[in-house]
Formats: sequence, C-alpha cells, structure tokens
Amino acid sequence: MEEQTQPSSNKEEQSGRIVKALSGYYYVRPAANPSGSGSDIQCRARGIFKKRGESPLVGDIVDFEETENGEGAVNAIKPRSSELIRPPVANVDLAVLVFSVTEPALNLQLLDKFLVHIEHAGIPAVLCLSKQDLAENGVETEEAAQAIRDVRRVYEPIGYEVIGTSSKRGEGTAELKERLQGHLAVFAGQSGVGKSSLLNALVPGLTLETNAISNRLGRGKHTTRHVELIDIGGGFVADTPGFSQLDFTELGIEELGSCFKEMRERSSSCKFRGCTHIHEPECAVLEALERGEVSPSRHANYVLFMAEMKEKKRRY
Ligand SMILES: Nc1nc2c(ncn2[C@@H]2O[C@H](COP(=O)(O)OP(=O)(O)OP(=O)(O)O)[C@@H](O)[C@H]2O)c(=O)[nH]1
Ligand SMILES: [Zn+2]
Repeated sequence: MEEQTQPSSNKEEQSGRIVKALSGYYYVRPAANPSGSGSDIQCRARGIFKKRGESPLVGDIVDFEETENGEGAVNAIKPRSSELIRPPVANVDLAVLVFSVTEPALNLQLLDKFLVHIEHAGIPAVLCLSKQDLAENGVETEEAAQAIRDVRRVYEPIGYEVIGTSSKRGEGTAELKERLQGHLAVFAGQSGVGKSSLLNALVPGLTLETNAISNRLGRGKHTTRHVELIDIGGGFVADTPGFSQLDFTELGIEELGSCFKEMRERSSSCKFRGCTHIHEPECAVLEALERGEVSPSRHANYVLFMAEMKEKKRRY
C-alpha cells in the first residue's frame, strides 16, 4: 500500500491518451508531451484489468508509468464520457457524418439511421456535405444542389450544424478543422463519400489512401483493422471504417423516438405517456407534422425504422 504512493524517479506516474491499440499493446501519448507519434509510449495493460473483465480502449485517458525496457504499463483508466462499440473508441465527443452531395447520391434515410445511432450514443453530431464542387459542375449538378438545400432546410432547424466541403477545392475544410478543435471526433459515412480525402485535406502530410474501389477491396473490408487516432493539431479524429454495417440490435424499440431530437423534445406534450407518434390522438409530434414543423421525411424514416425493428424482433 505504502509503496504505491512513493514512485521511484523513473517510475513516475503520468497521464496520457491511448491513440492506438495493436497486438496487445496500447500506444499512449503523454499529456505532458502531446507533440506527435514520436513521443508515444508502447504500453501493456496491467493484469488487474483482465481480472476485472475490463480493457483499455483507444481514446481512453489513462495513468501509466514507464517500465525498465523502454515500454510502459497502463495502471488506471479514467471514467469515460462515451463508449462506442463499433468502432471501439472511448470518449468520442463529436460525430462528423459525412455525406456526399452526389457520387454516391445523398441518402436521407441512411443519414437518419446514422443520426439515430449517434443520438443513442449521446454524442453531438455535425453534418458534413462533401463534394460540393460536384453540385456546380458535375454530371448531376441540379440534383446535388437540391440535395444541399434539402439537408439545410430539414436538419438545421432541428439543431444540427451543416458544413459544406470540397476536398478537391479545399473549401469548408478550414471551418471543419476549427469545429474539431479540442474534440475527439469520429468520421462516419458510407464508402466513397470522401472521408479519407477530407482527413488528408485537414492534416498536412497525411496520406490516407483515397480510392473507393481499392478501399472496398482493401482496408474497408478488414473487420479487425486496428483503430488509430489521427492528430489533426488541437484535436483527434478516429480513422475507422466502423459504422458501415449499421443495425438496430443495440437499440430498444421504445428508445427510437428519443433518438429523433425533434420528437424527444415534443414527447412530453403528447397526451399518452409512451406515445409512439404514429397513430395516437393528441400526439404533439403528429400535430407538428401536420403544421409542417416536423419534416415528413424524418417522420417517414422513423416509421420505417420502427417497422424494421419490429420485424427483426419477430425473426429472432
Ligand atoms: N469531385 C470530388 N471528388 C472527391 C472529393 N472528395 C473525394 N472525392 C473522390 O471520391 C472518391 C472516394 O473518396 P475517399 O476519400 O476514398 O472516400 P472514403 O469515404 O474515405 O471511402 P472509404 O474509405 O471507402 O470509406 C475518390 O475517388 C475521391 O477522389 C471532392 O471534394 N470532390
Ligand atoms: Zn406522440
């Protein structure tokens, strides 16, 4: 007991963040020296975690100490503000949902599905509309321009920030980088929307592979691919293809309504407790829908997800 409070000089306990996990090692960036990967300490986790059935996650803030062989040991994990299962990252406090205005075409149903998962995880979301250049001089210019207007009209009033970007032209990337300052963010979005291109635009010198086809054959398919945090200078981004296969297995049917912000806010005004906002009389959500204050596409997707969840429940 006594010894723990008297560390010898080279065993001083430090704090830091796990920025990478690979083959049983945790790479910790010391809080005192956050300058880059050169300062990372390759650590093992103490046996105590295994005994407790816990394991450190990328994103964790930890106490660690350096051991004799130039490596280190993780002694303690600080309480997490959030915990994602897939991708396995702790303390994510911002989700950037990336959707391209075209190629692939903007899919509001998928966007709402992402938002449900993010709301369920309790993480604030920013919507990033990528490939804006294609809305001006692409093959499907008019559709793309319309898609941008639709997203802003539907999502900004609910309280989601929308940032338009073009990695090709370097537009909006400074604004996005500014928004990421001080955060640990996760980028989510379907394959080919331009997530890697955005990260490359945000971080000078970063060279993530950017080609939808080779990604599909390569890293996008590796389910066991390790998670790594990218230091964007004043913030971190978890580079991970996770989130690609979204399903509702972790979500209870009764929780779905609370994952739609505009429904969550109105549900206390519904006549019935536990109102599903689908057929009940004096439902505040249905009334708002009637008045045009709740978006028809959002409500339709809510009804659709509800049906999907019920169907899944029947099958298992
Ligand atoms: N015109 C245009 N094309 C872009 C832009 N950003 C990305 N692309 C192209 O879109 C394709 C996919 O980009 P990636 O950055 O690999 O997309 P990703 O989302 O990382 O894809 P995955 O790794 O499969 O998830 C590539 O051919 C890019 O060149 C952009 O701003 N404008
Ligand atoms: Zn209701």
